[in-house]
Amino acid sequence: MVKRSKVEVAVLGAGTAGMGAYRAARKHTDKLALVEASHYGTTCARVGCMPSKLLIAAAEAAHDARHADLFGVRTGEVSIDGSAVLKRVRDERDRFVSFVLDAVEDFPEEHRFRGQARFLSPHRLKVGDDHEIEADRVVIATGSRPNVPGFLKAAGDRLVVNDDIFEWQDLPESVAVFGPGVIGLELGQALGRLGVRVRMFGVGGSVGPIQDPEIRQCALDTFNREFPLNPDADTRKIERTADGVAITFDDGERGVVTETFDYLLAATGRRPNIDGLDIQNAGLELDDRGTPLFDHYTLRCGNSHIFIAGDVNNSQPLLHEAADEGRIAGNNAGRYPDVRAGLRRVPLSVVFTDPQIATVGKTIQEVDDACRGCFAVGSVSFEGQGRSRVIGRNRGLLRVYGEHGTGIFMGAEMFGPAAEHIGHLLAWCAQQRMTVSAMLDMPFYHPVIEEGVRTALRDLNHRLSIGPAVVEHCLDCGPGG
Ligand SMILES: Cc1cc2nc3c(=O)[nH]c(=O)nc-3n(C[C@H](O)[C@H](O)[C@H](O)COP(=O)(O)OP(=O)(O)OC[C@H]3O[C@@H](n4cnc5c(N)ncnc54)[C@H](O)[C@@H]3O)c2cc1C
Ligand SMILES: NC(=O)c1ccc[n+]([C@@H]2O[C@H](COP(=O)([O-])OP(=O)(O)OC[C@H]3O[C@@H](n4cnc5c(N)ncnc54)[C@H](O)[C@@H]3O)[C@@H](O)[C@H]2O)c1
Repeated sequence: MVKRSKVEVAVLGAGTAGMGAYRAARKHTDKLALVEASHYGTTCARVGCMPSKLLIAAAEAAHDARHADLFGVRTGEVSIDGSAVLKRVRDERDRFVSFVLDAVEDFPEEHRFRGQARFLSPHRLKVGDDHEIEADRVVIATGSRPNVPGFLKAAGDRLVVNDDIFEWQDLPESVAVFGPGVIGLELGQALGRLGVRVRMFGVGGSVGPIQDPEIRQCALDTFNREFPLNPDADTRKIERTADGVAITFDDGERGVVTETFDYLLAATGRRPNIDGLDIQNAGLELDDRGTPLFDHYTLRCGNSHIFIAGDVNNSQPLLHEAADEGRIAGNNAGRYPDVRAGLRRVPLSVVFTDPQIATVGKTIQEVDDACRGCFAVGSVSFEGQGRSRVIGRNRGLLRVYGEHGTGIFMGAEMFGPAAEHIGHLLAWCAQQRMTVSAMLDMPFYHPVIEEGVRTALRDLNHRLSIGPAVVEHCLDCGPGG
């Protein structure tokens, strides 16, 4: 017998975006349904941001111990206890997940529905096999999942995705990483630093989210000093053998070679969870990938009563964006039809490799379009930068973009030390639409990595014909500024 419910707002998916949408909608109505098909706990806490950063923290500890020699500090041989590393990852991960589970438990039981949600019509949803919900408004917040190209499936039971790694009881001897995107770089480098033999295979030349060719080359050279990374690999064959996964590929000068790995990690992008929703019944206009067309500021799909937030809308699959979008979509679903534009922030992304990668504001191609070619680039290398050298992290490059005439700071890309922090400073300036000169009016302490940022901004202002040339080793910049 089918159970029926009627609500004002149904939120599909209890991840970061869905929980945010639920909370925002609840300020307007108590007739709510929050539908979850699988586990509570969110992708970020269970298999995403948090366990990956925990693994990276262990890798950094190993790396720092191995490189203490630089400072004359002898640690002896560093050994890695794989099962202890993974136990800490899981213990801490479970703690983060438990906070999410507590939050869900606090939601009234009558609001919580378990089961796969599907559209029967624009206002009717099926949840699992035995429940139907009629909803005045709907927020789709069903997230994304790993997208695994068919040819990788030849790795059979040795094919893994990010979710699987955190369940390992011990570290393997070797992993082939397909996809040098954000997940592949973060997890691949961490595994490498924990003693796993890693090789990365890409297609099309891309490296993480980097769009600036000079930053990309710098990152590629740096990573390749640590592990082999071919961003445009020519993979000939993948085969599950008795020993693991044999991968045959063209390795340039070495010719066509076969290397065997314990596992193949597919980090080849993520796909929105739209396909299980019977979205064709929702009466929405879809793009050529089957995602509903929606407004960036209201998250509303066309002129409908349906909103879409988080990874599922395939626009900016990052945690803070999912949280913002959930809040905006839930608020609008609650207040409908009085739909309002929400605050969208300047783009910011950070990749937790070492060196880290940060992208801020417009990409170099977007700056070129927006300024119709009238822009300049300032840069600094961290090789000789004072503070970076002091702490032995003097690798990488920062490139900052500004508009000719107005002198406005437009965006930046960085591969270098403390990029997670410098990315924030630059994003805050971009959101304030500051000029490069106004940024240079801010205080810079000494000796700090931000002095390198100042050098890049001075270089940019000079190239915009606003400021003087950067003085090499200038005293008032501080040594190595
Ligand atoms: C390994 C990894 C590392 C990451 N690291 C970072 C990071 O450091 N920083 C960062 O900003 N971002 C990071 N991200 C991205 C970030 O995790 C996501 O952007 C964010 O979690 C998306 O939240 P969401 O609410 O859209 O999706 P989710 O949290 O995935 O929630 C979607 C929910 O919908 C449910 N669902 C799916 N289909 C249905 C259905 N038909 N009916 C009902 N429920 C359904 C799912 O079970 C899930 O619970 C990382 C991601 C990964 C995979
Ligand atoms: N630090 C963070 O903020 C963080 C960390 C992890 C994930 N994320 C989010 O999760 C999203 C998904 O991450 P992702 O790394 O899966 O996707 P991605 O889009 O960043 O990278 C996918 C990579 O796989 C490559 N690729 C595609 N097909 C391939 C093939 N057949 N063989 C080899 N390589 C192939 C692509 O060229 C690309 O380099 C990211 O876009 C990001 O938004 C963020």
